[in-house]
Amino acid sequence: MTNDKNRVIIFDTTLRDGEQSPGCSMTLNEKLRVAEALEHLGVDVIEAGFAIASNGDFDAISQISQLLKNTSVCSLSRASFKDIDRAAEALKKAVRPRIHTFISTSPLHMEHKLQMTPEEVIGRIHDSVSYARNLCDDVEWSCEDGTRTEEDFLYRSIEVAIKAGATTINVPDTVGYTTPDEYEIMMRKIIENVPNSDKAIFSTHCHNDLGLAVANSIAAVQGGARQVECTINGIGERAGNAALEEIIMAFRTRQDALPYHTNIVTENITKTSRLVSSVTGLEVQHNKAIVGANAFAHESGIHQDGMLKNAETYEIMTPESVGLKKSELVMGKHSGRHAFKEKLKDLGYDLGDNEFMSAFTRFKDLADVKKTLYDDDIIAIVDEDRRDNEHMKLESWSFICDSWQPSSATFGLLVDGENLTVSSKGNGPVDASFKALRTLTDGEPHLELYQVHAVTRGTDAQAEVTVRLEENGKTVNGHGAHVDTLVASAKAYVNALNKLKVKRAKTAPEALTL
Ligand SMILES: CC(=O)SCCNC(=O)CCNC(=O)[C@H](O)C(C)(C)COP(=O)(O)OP(=O)(O)OC[C@H]1O[C@@H](n2cnc3c(N)ncnc32)[C@H](O)[C@@H]1OP(=O)(O)O
Ligand SMILES: CC(C)C(=O)C(=O)O
Ligand SMILES: [Mg+2]
Repeated sequence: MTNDKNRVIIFDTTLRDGEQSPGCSMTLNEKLRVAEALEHLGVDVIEAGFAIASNGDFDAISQISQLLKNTSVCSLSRASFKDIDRAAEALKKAVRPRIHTFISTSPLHMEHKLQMTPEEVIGRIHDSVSYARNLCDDVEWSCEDGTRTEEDFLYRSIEVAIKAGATTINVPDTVGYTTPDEYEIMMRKIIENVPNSDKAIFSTHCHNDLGLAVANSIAAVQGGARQVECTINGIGERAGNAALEEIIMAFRTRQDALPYHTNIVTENITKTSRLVSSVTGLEVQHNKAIVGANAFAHESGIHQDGMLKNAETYEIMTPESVGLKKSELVMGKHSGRHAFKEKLKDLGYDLGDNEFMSAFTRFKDLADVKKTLYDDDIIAIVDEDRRDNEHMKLESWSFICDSWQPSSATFGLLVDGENLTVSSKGNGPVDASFKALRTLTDGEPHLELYQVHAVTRGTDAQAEVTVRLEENGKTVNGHGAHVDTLVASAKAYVNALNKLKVKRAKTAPEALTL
């Protein structure tokens, strides 16, 4: 497939080993969409399924074979003639068909699972590989549980497979048992010791039981493997397979240490990952490398400040390189002034120093009680802050609302620089609040509208309250926002009273009474 000594073939098994993740079965149509996306991503080989497993798998392999123009399409098969026949039949229309046949070589698997002697297994390797090779020029053979196989027997098995016509030799770490050093040495020694090893491409297939799948795959490449088997988002049996996107971005980002290259169009990684996640229903964990929601998101002030000055301070690859538009500066309790200022700029605000500091203080206070701060939360903070530069300002509050006594509300206010306390009972805490606050005015405001809505999502969302007051034909709308709906309601009422005072003053300055 390639003569370049550092070119690594990417064999994607999302549709076969990936689909072996519990609950990840895909429909025919979904498999076709994923196969097309994988071709656009630039993978070299797509393992489309296990033809003998079911009629559905057979149809998927067969239709993917017809659909794809460039990519090799592969079917898995046991070391059995009927499996291989079924695989060959499914791949009939593929431009580049590959039959992948496997058998276990570890003592544990041979004795307990296959219940075959090592000699019987050797005979099966020869028979299955040569049978497959008669049907297809491109034959891959895997020694299942290769990393727990005795060294001499492993070499002998591989020698037999190559002699029988295997063009790719895959040495799977089926149960995710090996370590990077061990696997690299194993790969190197196989290539050095097996006769005719230059006639085949060596391949790695790692599982993630110890979280080492990607590290092991890269180590195997350093040991001489030139095919990597992997899946999108690392899905696969048990803890999954090596994640394609992590291996590829390690190669791209660390060319100095890992001078390997592939055909992958990295800019297509994010959309392929999202497609696989949506068709399998398997959500990608937020802190997953490369494709997790937080992979290019920064919340801490020091990091955000660094990012704003030079993104390379905290990002070793660009979001664009994996197909994302830009990094995200997430506003939260760890954010600092630089990021807050940038966020305000994005939202169209240009605040003076005092106004900025006041909004920042409020933002920090809100972030202490609310997990996620959305843009609307920040807009509400600034608007709220602007409202507070008013003649009457709510400073403190207390509500009683239980089943043993009438509800009551008490407020501390600053009215033109003077501290005042007002209090009232009522039919529920909102009614008590409005009655208490109404004592601050000599006028007769009439409540026309009381409306509450959540600014953002979640039970800790800020409530935004609108209060409409009418007095002598003059109507004002007051607004208030707070994580506590009762406080937001009181703020809205005070804001409406402030506006009413301005309106009264405009028409009859002498009658200004509050
Ligand atoms: C490490 C891996 O990922 S291997 C791939 C695993 N994937 C799958 O198993 C998914 C698809 N599998 C299936 O649909 C089914 O298991 C089938 C169609 C392959 C076989 O189904 P069944 O005939 O009902 O057999 P079952 O799955 O119960 O048992 C597996 C049989 O295959 C044998 N077997 C397992 N691996 C191999 C092999 N590589 N070569 C030959 N025989 C094998 C087992 O010893 C067992 O044989 P037995 O029936 O003589 O005891
Ligand atoms: C069939 C083989 C390649 C496999 O998936 C494994 O050993 O993990
Ligand atoms: Mg596997």
